[in-house]
Amino acid sequence: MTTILDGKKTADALMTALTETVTEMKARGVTPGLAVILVGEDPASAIYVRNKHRRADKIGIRSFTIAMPATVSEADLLAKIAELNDDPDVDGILVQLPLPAQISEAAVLNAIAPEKDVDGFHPVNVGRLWTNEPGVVASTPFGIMQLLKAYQIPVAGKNAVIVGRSNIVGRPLAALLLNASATVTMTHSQTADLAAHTRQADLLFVATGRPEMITEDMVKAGAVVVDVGMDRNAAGKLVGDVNFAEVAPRASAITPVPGGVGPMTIAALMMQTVELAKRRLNGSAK
Ligand SMILES: Nc1nc2c(c(=O)[nH]1)N[C@@H](CN(C=O)c1ccc(C(=O)N[C@@H](CCC(=O)O)C(=O)O)cc1)CN2
Repeated sequence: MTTILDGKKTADALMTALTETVTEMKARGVTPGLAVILVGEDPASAIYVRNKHRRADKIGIRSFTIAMPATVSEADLLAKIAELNDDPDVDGILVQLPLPAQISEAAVLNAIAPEKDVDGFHPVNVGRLWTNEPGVVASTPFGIMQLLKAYQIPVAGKNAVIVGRSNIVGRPLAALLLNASATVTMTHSQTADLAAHTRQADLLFVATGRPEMITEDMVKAGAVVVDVGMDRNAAGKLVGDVNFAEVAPRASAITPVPGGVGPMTIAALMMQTVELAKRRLNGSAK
């Protein structure tokens, strides 16, 4: 029987535990603070940001959005980040991606103070991750690791294959899996004979943005399949990068879309906001 890796249920359980932690922190005078910068009117980004605030409200994190027009200059955006870097009530800062074309994503992400970089995209935190030092990790890969842990899925010694090499998912996930002693293969759009690689996977992670591209013949029997995709198919239905109907019966465990990795991304963000705020309790914040 295939196990459905239920991200919504797992996220809810993690957030219940986190609520207790936040309550204790507040009693000691520290309310975790999360600042989200939303540039432009991308409808999907607006929904993700709203869901982040809903989750934060529910567990007692103080969160707020700074909405900026799509025409904002890079200089104005950087000035806002500098202000938040200096705000002692803000523990975590994130800039919702994607950004409009006139703004350099690298310049913006590098401007966030590494100790407030709750998305883990700053080069200092990326470096810490790849050298297996403590630091903040990108929310989606961190959430995936939490999901595997919740379902007690072993990682050490397993063949992990990642399809997709983005900075948000594929690359940080590779580092986390390596740090957890998996044997990691990264594949991408230029990989020759992709299926030859995916068929070797004990753990298969797919983050390509190509609807239902992973089919039954590309998956080893009994593999654990984690689908990071969120796409619309020709009929307008929300689907992942994995053809769920075909692949699920062949897998030992699989994430659904929606309700798999997505809710874990937001849970991971909350967990890391609280971790950053703990530094304030210990007196080590900037
Ligand atoms: N600064 C960042 N920008 C972006 C990130 C990120 O981690 N940091 N990730 C994505 C968007 N994202 C969070 O920001 C995100 C996307 C989707 C979900 C989610 O819960 N999806 C639901 C389905 C939602 C729907 O019905 O449309 C699910 O999978 O169940 C959460 C977070 C890009 N930008």
